[in-house]
Amino acid sequence: GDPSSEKSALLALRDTVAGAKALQWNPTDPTPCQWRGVRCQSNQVSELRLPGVGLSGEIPAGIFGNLTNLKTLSLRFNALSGSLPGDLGRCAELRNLYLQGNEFSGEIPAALFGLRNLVRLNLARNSFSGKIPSGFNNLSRLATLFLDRNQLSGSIPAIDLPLLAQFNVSFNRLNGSIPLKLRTKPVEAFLGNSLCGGPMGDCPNEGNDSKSKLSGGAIVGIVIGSLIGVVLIVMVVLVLCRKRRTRRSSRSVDIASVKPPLEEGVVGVKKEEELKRLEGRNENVVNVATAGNGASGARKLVFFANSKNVFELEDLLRASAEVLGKGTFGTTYKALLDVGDGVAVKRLRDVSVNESEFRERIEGVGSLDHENLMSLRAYYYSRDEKLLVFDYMSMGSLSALLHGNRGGGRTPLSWEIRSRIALGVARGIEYLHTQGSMVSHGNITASNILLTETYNAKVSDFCLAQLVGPSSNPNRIAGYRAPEVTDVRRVSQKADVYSYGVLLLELLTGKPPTNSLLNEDGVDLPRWVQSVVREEWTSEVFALELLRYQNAEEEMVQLLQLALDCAAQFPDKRPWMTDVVSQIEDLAH
Ligand SMILES: Nc1ncnc2c1ncn2[C@@H]1O[C@H](COP(=O)(O)OP(=O)(O)OP(=O)(O)O)[C@@H](O)[C@H]1O
Repeated sequence: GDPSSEKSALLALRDTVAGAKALQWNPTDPTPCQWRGVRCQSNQVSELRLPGVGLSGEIPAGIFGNLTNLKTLSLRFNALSGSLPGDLGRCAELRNLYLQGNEFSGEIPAALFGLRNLVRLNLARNSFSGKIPSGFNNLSRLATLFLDRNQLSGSIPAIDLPLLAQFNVSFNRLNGSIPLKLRTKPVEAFLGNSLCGGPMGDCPNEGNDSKSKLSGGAIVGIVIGSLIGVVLIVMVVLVLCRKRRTRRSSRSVDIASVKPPLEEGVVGVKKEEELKRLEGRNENVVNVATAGNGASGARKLVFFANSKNVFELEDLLRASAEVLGKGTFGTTYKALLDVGDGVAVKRLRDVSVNESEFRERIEGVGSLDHENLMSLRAYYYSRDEKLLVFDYMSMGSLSALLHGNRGGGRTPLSWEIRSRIALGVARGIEYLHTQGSMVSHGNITASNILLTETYNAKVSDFCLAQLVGPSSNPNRIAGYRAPEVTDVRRVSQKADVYSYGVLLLELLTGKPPTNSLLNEDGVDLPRWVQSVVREEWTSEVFALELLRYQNAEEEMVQLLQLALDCAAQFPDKRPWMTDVVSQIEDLAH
């Protein structure tokens, strides 16, 4: 009766069945619970997912009669045939029913219309025939209805479901006019039929009707309305132009004033005193290139072997710069050099280690080289100034892409991109962890995942926690921090795994872990997801933008499970990063 053991029994069942190459329904094992020898009471099973496992033949009667608590049933992409059994109607709790990609035939059974809780129904890619029943109107909670690629005929009934967001009846044998309430759906929803109206163009009769109606006073109305509109637009433009002109004349633009103030950042401040200030403090700075004659006294950046272009500190100081943001370890600027691409310069604050230790650690960081790590290109050290130089990533951080904190115009990340980012980040962290059992990232957050133009993930800000003083402990990373971490400078690899788990949950749910809504109730992202999953609303946790990737739902559920494993309360229960990488690689193929 314990729900968590039921849940794991169910997962075990799923794994057993998923591992099998081909399965037949076994009429002597009438319920799926007895089916593979897993003991669970069928009236407690709430989720049954058997996608693409080679099930074939007709579903015998009596399978669903006892599954009265079933909320999700997925039998998609098997070779099941015949008509749907009537006892499916007994699963009154069913929310999600995925039967696409089988060979089911016959009429859509009336039994479905008793499933008042259905939210998602996918019957696409089968051989259902006959008319589309108007009984769908009974399913008042329905948000997704996919009937495409069947042999349904006749006209579409007047379906009027207020919550229906996804609808598709394409590639059937339907004809006639599309009911009014469905005409707002996109053309793809209706292709491959003989339909008219809405996106499919006017119906022969209706078209003439509307034309003749327009010929009267409507035309006069439209003309007057348009004229008023044009006048209004012209007035607004005039007012805006005048405003702009007055603003321009009242404030002369001074680029320097836009730049960060002197004490905020050395970068981008093109002032002689500032150069001198740094010059005065210059202490035995070595350049890899000039090592040996380091006594030259020049202010040198130390470059690492992987650097694409080498420049002088002066170039950096002369460059125009903008503040990208303030983080745990200091402020990061974008600097545009005269030559080469832009760079990101991190000005470290509160460095607590001495110079030799700093150099030793930073040299270690600079020697790391992996496709999914943000390489450190150069650094600068003096008593008052510690700078780290990275390539500037114009796509910005995962946090900005997910939550759009850089203004509007963002495009939602597709499932494919999200899973690629998940794998890239995992590989980057795994590489770090293989450098030694004591090596950890220490600060995995979505703002520390930067992206290339091709959405290749680069993990940044690693191994810096050990350099800074204990005062740097802002709340912003609170949502990612493992419960056992008390000292941010000592973060274990298993604590990294926790943070990575939270990051995965963020990718899947689209919710930031530092969401004040979540935190108000003292609930963090892992606990929130757990509570939803426990209520068997698994599909409800995913970001809205991911709902259209129906075919990937199984992968999403598995990645969600992995995320929850990573974010386990106790470190011992969490997997190692290498396991995580191979699990995601298995998902992806
Ligand atoms: N190389 C880079 N290219 C482009 N943007 C960057 C780069 N490095 C950092 N940023 C962005 O600059 C901003 C500030 O970064 P910074 O690393 O200083 O703090 P953070 O990542 O926001 O916080 P924390 O250090 O606490 O993790 C962030 O939005 C980050 O995504």
